[in-house]
Amino acid sequence: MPDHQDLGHRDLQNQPDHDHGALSRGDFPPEFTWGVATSSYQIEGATSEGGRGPSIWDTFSATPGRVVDGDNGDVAVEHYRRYQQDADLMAGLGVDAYRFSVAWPRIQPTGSGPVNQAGVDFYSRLVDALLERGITPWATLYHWDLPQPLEDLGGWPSRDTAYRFAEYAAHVADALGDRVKHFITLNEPWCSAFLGYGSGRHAPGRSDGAAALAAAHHLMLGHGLAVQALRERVPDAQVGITLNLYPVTGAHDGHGVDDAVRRIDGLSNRWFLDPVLRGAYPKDVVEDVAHISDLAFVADADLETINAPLDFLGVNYYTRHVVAPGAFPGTGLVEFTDRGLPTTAMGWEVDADGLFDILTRVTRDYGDLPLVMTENGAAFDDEVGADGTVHDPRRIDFLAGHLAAAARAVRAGVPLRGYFAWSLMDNFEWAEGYAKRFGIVHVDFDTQERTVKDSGRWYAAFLAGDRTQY
Ligand SMILES: N=[N+]=NCCCCNC(=O)[C@@H]1[C@H]2[C@H](O)[C@@H](O)[C@H](O)[C@@H](CO)[C@@H]12
Repeated sequence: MPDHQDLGHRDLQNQPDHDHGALSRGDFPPEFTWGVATSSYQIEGATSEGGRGPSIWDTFSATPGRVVDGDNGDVAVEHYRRYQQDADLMAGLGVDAYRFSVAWPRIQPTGSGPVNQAGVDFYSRLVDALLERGITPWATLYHWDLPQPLEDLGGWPSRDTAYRFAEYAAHVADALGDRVKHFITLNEPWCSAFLGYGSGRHAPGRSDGAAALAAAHHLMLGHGLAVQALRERVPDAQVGITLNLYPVTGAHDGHGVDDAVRRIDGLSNRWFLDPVLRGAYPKDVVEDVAHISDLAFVADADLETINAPLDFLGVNYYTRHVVAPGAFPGTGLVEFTDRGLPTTAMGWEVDADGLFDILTRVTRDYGDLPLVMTENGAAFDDEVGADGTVHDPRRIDFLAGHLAAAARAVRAGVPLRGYFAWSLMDNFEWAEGYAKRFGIVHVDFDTQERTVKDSGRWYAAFLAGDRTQY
């Protein structure tokens, strides 16, 4: 297992393995926050309305071959105009909170300069619609839709983008901070940096390892600067960042597996956890990437800025990484393998114990910072039946199993404070387009009709206090 210095945190009691039984909301602390999550580009549509400027995802999805079926977010699920209806859906589910993201290109169409009042007005109306229904708004400032003009000026590999992000955060704080008291600066900087600038699988579609490392740094620098901007303007706000984290396990116990685990745990988890929560890059991973970049972009005070005190860490959990040394020992190449477990429509193995493992690991290694599950969910190929219902038993099993793992983590001493199901409704699933459905509410993408799936009814019953089997 990766060698972490033990920061002497609470001894997390060992818990029995995945036990099956009954689960209810009562297995969590009474003040626990229950919600659903979405993001702007995935649901809003209206990409040319209300003064919105183009984002890198508008450009990327318009590039042939980048997104399945040539799908894009131009229409999405029309949340920009259907937000009242969708707020009613959330109220019907009985959620306490709604995690959405603010589209930077709606607030500043070119990524800098004066705000676009129509964009501010939309999110103000959305926040009021939530508050009217007793739903607490949680706002993510950046969920991947960078204004295209900033990409044209260098994008996240450029330090200036971090400064533009802090200015944008200040505008959002000024506009919504009187009613929004929960902010997430970034969603999954790992994806923004390594999929956007490393593999090119996500917008802006660049494949340049050194640029990806610079992007990761400037995303985290922007996070730290945005925390300062939020604290200055909304002193009573709860501020965090969301990281997609993975437990990493060796495929076997043969030669070289431990180093494969260390490498992937380093690049997937510690490359972001350590700067944000400890104020330093992990030394072993700095060595691993030295052949790609000397990190010359890191300025003296950066890590102190990045290590801004937080009120919570958002954790997105979907699956575990299982790794083995690559075919060429000594090259550092790593193979990702699977164990033949059931998989979701994304091909991700269903592994609820991985949620327990990653939550307890973060608390054990990084201390008692409150954690919030800002995303957890599964894609399955759902269909509306002749009777108008959507039976999605595998998604119910997924959610129940992961909530049971979350309850185990709470019993083990993890300071878990909330859970947001991904996602409220089927939406634009990035490079997969509309082919992958994560919603607990089904959307007919032709008619925009919303149909609460069995999993949505199950979640509503769970939130109402019903006990459920898992
Ligand atoms: N190569 N490769 N990729 C493997 C890693 C991809 C990880 N993707 C996520 O975590 C995204 C997160 C996102 O916030 C949300 O906007 C997405 O809809 C969900 C579902 O996909 C998850």
